[in-house]
Amino acid sequence: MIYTTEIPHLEQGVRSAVTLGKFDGLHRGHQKLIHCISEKRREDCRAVVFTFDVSPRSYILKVPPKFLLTYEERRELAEERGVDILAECPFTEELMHMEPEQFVKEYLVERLHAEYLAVGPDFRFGHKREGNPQMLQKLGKEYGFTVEIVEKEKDGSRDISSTYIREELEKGNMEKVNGLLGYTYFTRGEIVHGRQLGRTIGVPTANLIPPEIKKLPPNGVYITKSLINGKIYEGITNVGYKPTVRENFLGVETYLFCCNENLYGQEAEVRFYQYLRPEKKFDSLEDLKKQLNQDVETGRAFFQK
Ligand SMILES: Cc1cc2nc3c(=O)[nH]c(=O)nc-3n(C[C@H](O)[C@H](O)[C@H](O)COP(=O)(O)O)c2cc1C
Ligand SMILES: Nc1ncnc2c1ncn2[C@@H]1O[C@H](COP(=O)(O)OP(=O)(O)OP(=O)(O)O)[C@@H](O)[C@H]1O
Repeated sequence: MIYTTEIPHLEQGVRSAVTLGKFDGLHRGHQKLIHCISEKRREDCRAVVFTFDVSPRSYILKVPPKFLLTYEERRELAEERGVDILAECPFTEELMHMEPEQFVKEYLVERLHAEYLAVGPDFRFGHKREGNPQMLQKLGKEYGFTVEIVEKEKDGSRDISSTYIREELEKGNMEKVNGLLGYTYFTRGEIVHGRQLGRTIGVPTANLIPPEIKKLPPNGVYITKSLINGKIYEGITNVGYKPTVRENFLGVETYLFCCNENLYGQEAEVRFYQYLRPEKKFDSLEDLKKQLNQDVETGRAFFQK
């Protein structure tokens, strides 16, 4: 897959099937659109996801951005789903103020040689969000591309959207989040040294510091699986600041049920299955240990089901 932060310019004779939007999370609705464009792939037709990097704008607004997928994760998932080109274009003033027709002509027609577009019915683009799917269909007749308006993938009566998933993630409702995404929510990072107190209470842990940009579920304890070095380990994970020992950074710390290997320096992917309880400040490490033993039992029972 080609990944670019510029508007791609395809060579003469090569066409494209394009989908457009923010695509945070690559949820089931996004996957439906990606399926539509990947079905159009040919020797001379590329499947293109055209998305925007909104971080410059977020920085202007001084809101530190948090996403369901980091840019690297999104690239990987897009590639797995058959995308040929992922264009992450900075959401600049120019792009924000571009008239819809100019966007279609200059970007989709002259640079991407689009022959097919797949968009949801609520897709909006261009200056004041005036561009919509019907306008795309009209312009398609003029410029020689077809537009498929793809029906929304739903959860009951509600459309699946990144906003909906963020709301559920903020509640720690991992079963719902995973159902809407079509994969298990995860975060990744390198396993680093903690204070190594865990082993003194019989609970050695793998600590990782999640990427700044990654949106995490609420601080608390979760049933998880960790992918490390190609192997899957069941376990329980604490997300937070460990108030009992007062850590000063947000960590993702996992007790792996069946693992006594040295994992420092390895990359781990922690997948969240179920929320168990909020993070608590205990009066002593002994009290924490009692609670952890209960959490381990609940976690093991979950996987035995
Ligand atoms: C599953 C799990 C649940 C935890 N729950 C809490 C908690 O509720 N409160 C807390 O202060 N620390 C909690 N911790 C963090 C412990 O305080 C931490 O593992 C221990 O102090 C060892 O830290 P270290 O790896 O930095 O040595 C939890 C850790 C794990 C793995
Ligand atoms: N549930 C869905 N089913 C089908 N297409 C969808 C669905 N959700 C979004 N799309 C389409 O996917 C493209 C990218 O969507 P985008 O990421 O901008 O929307 P979103 O997931 O609704 O995000 P947000 O909640 O931030 O508005 C758009 O064309 C949009 O219409």
